[in-house]
Amino acid sequence: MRLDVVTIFGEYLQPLQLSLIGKAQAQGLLDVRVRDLREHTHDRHRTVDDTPYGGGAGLLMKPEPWGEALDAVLADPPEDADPRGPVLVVPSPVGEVFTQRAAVELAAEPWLVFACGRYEGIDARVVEHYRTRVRVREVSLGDYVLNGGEVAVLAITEAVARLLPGVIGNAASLTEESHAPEHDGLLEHPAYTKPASWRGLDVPAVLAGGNHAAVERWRRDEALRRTATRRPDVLARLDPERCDARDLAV
Ligand SMILES: N#Cc1c(-c2ccc3ccn(Cc4cccnc4)c3c2)n[nH]c1N
Repeated sequence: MRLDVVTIFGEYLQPLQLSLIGKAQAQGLLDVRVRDLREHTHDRHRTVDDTPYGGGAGLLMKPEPWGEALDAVLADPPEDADPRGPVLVVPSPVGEVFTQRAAVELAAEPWLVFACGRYEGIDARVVEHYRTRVRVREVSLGDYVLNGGEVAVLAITEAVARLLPGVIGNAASLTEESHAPEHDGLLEHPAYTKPASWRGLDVPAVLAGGNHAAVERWRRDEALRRTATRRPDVLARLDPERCDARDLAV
């Protein structure tokens, strides 16, 4: 997978050189290219922002540098690019909330381009223009306000890259995680390791009993219980077709 990131704060993306994502790049599973938006300015001050039409607090990012930068990215596609081009992912407080389902969808793409805004965001014409050329997804990490898109790119890149074959050593674990489609999107059950007793707290006996059917039942019950108390919105999306009578009794 090729990832292009356009930003004025390239150093924010340094963590992508670490750990599993860094290893995936070394293995050739991921090709991350960070482009400095300021390379696409032509004034002495390398200006990327200006005041908003109609007034209002703060500054907006000018469309011209974005147009030049994104055109340069699109002019250099990877060999395995989709005929429709990349998905342009634009982190934004007004975007669709990013979910595991979106991570799975993006992980199926050979090429993602991220546009990291700063200030009060990017001139709206940039997204409008590129919607006519590529698939655009404006995404939000959640209902709180960050100072820019770089943190979202780190989160989205990690969520997507870990789904790529070969990035996570034990791919089977991906299907047992919270929000995994194979897990009906439920939150994960509580997990325990040795010792069997710690500070007076014991591991649930069923988990050490060797009865795998009982363990699976306990785990499903705990996942349903956790989801019902912490994320009733997720439980509401549970497909009744995938529930048995015991599920509904929890
Ligand atoms: N993803 C995501 C986000 C962002 C986010 C993403 C990109 C930018 C570019 C600028 N700002 C600051 C800003 C401040 C106020 C109004 N509009 C924009 C961004 C915030 N905030 N919260 C999220 N979940």
